[in-house]
Amino acid sequence: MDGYRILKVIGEGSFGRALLVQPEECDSKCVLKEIRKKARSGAEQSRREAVLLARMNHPNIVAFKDSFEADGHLYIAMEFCGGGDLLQRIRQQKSSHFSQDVVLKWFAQMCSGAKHIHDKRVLHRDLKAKNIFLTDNGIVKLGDFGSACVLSSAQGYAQTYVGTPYYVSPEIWDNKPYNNKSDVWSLGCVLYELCTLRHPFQAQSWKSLILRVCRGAYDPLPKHLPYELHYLIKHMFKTNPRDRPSIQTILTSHRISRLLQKHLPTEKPQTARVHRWRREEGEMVAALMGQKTLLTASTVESPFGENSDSESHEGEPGPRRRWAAGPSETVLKVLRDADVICSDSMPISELEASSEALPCEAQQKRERRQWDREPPERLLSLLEKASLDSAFKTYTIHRKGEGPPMGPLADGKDDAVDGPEDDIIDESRLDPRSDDEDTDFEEEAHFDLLDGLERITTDY
Ligand SMILES: Nc1ncnc2c1ncn2[C@@H]1O[C@H](COP(=O)(O)OP(=O)(O)OP(=O)(O)O)[C@@H](O)[C@H]1O
Repeated sequence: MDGYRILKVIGEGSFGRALLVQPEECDSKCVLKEIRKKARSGAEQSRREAVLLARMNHPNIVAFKDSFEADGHLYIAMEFCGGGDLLQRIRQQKSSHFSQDVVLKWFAQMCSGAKHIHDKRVLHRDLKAKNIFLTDNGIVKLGDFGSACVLSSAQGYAQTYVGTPYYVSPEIWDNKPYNNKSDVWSLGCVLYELCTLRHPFQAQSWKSLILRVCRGAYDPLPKHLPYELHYLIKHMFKTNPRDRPSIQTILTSHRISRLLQKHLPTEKPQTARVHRWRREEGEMVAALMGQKTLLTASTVESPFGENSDSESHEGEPGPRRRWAAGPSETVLKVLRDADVICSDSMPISELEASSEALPCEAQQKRERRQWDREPPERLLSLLEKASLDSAFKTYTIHRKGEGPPMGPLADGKDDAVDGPEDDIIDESRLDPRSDDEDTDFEEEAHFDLLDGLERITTDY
């Protein structure tokens, strides 16, 4: 590893180490992620991360420095965030809450970074406190792009969804298309954690976790927090993604915007540019990332809203599928006999600590699991055995086959939640408003999770 002096090992990920290094040609230290080339999915994810990071250029995204191969390893050099990750930071608080100003400042910066990604039609797909970093100067940076994907306006379907169960939105559990609003849900989880030092959807079993997520059932924020934060959390946790605001809306026209804007550098409206990738560039990045197919970007009318520049959208698919608010009948039906345990709202420090008490090596070395379709009858018995600690890990969820949309919790029949909009009686859409037009892009594949759950139950 010429050109870098190793200072220390910062940590160990699923596929290799993260090293703090001093580059010979530069004053500032870097993080060097070292990935064993033999770990095939690890190498693939690192490649994706390098390709995407190299094309991001934003103060709230971890800066890419270099990537290379040496001694049977892949290396990605990136900016070092000396303040550690947000999860560590939250745990350090013990029970002392962050000030409102700190929460708003960090959240504004997260949104700013996320907006940059979404403007390029990239979904991060694994936003969580552990993947968000702080610099020594207290600047927030989004990191770990190993799960991200690029959406293009060309036809095509994704094969996977990647995410961490505690932060995964209801549409993923319910096998519905996902889009920019799925990242919004995950950011809502991080915001909630910053406000309360607790996970929003805490549970003592997988069944309970999934049910809570699908119902959007969380304990309200503490009363002392401003109305705007309560209002925002309520919207970010709308179970119907259409009703969630996009990051753009949160930053510009939501009730919270005024409080966030003062924490962001001012940009004059006429110079504020949307840094979108052109279609060709998006396709090129997707190809470099090794995405087998391009993901579909589709909305009812203009998929990219009014700011869609002059990009062409030939080959767009028809109107996208629609959601009903709340958990689908299928989820509720399959879980109706489940032993739903309300958690005692365990603080993050305890919940995560119990996860860490697992055999360390096994936890670190285990490769990301892949989830495939299986008959739904297995779900309940699998969930009986699964350890909830595993819900903090990142999973790859593979799509298999074509066929009708079938949720992981489906009983073999489509529960018709995606029927015509007029058939859906959904009063919550009016409360306070639907954000359908605010969906920039989405993905239409469907995923199943049972195989992953089975692996979990056999691993522990
Ligand atoms: N740019 C960075 N600055 C500071 N610390 C970092 C940076 N990137 C990663 N780390 C830290 O290095 C450690 C290893 O990170 P890495 O991303 O390799 O794996 P991980 O996130 O722990 O696990 P996984 O492989 O499941 O994503 C973590 O503790 C993480 O907080």
